[in-house]
Amino acid sequence: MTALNAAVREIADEMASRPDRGEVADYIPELARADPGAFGIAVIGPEGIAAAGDADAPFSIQSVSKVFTLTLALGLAGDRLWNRVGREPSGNPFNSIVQLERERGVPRNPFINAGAIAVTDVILSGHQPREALGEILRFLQFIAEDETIYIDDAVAKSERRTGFRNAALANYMKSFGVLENPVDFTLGVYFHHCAIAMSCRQLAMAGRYLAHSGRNPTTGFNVVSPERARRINALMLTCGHYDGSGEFAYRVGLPGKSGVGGGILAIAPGKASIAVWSPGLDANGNSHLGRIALEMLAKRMGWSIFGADVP
Ligand SMILES: NC(=O)CC[C@H](N)C(=O)O
Repeated sequence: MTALNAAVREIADEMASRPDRGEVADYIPELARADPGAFGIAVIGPEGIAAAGDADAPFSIQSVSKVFTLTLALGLAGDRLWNRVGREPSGNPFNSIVQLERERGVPRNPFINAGAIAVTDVILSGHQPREALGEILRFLQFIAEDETIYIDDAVAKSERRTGFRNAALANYMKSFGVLENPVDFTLGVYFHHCAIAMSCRQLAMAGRYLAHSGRNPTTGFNVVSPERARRINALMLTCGHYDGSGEFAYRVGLPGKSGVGGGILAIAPGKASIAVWSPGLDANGNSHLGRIALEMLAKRMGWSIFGADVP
């Protein structure tokens, strides 16, 4: 067994037995059905894939989808995207509205809800909502090399019924001219891409281009340029965990993006694409055990981008 396999197995065993599991999100009612006892991990490293626990169980990727919509929007709009959304950490909860007023409807970064809604609006322009959503889903299926990835309609409907804050954020941005499309259309696509269901194994597969300078390491196909991959990683490090981003960088030391479904995609540049999932969240809405598992893994493998422990 490789060192990576051993680490992944031990981490999964420890996570399965820990009593502290965080709180499952319930503001989207359908997410409250998740089992707080679940834990999965999949790591695609230099020697192949190491997976353990519930690594093959699909979960709602929620805000992890924002990494992929950002990638698509940058492909469509290039640097013009940065006229519609900033690149600074927010220091506020993911669905905060106060900052938007101060900054005249231009969201701080593409990973808070307002920023991701603006990014979705860029992808939607020139398309019907159904086509735009198809583009996003097919992109994920392509980079993960898995056509079984799907949108969980029950989750999308549940969020549409209860997404009053996101509707407020979108309407507010619309009033400043930051959104081009009808608010309902943009929100519809946003709710549906948040409702994409993937397993840890599929998510780690999808993240490979970020670990390998924009390239799929098996096919050699370029998904984005090395510069773009670097920049997406920079945004994940500084903004990927909302107002828990500093703590995540401090403890884990890897670019990462979390979602309220309890998933985290983390990237060890040049080394590995990692997905963890445990539905219980901490106070910032990030997976409680997911973060702890990544901290253990990065330490054991010496993967922090800030350097390894000296043995
Ligand atoms: N942090 C998250 O994963 C939030 C995503 C969720 N769909 C929302 O808009 O509230």
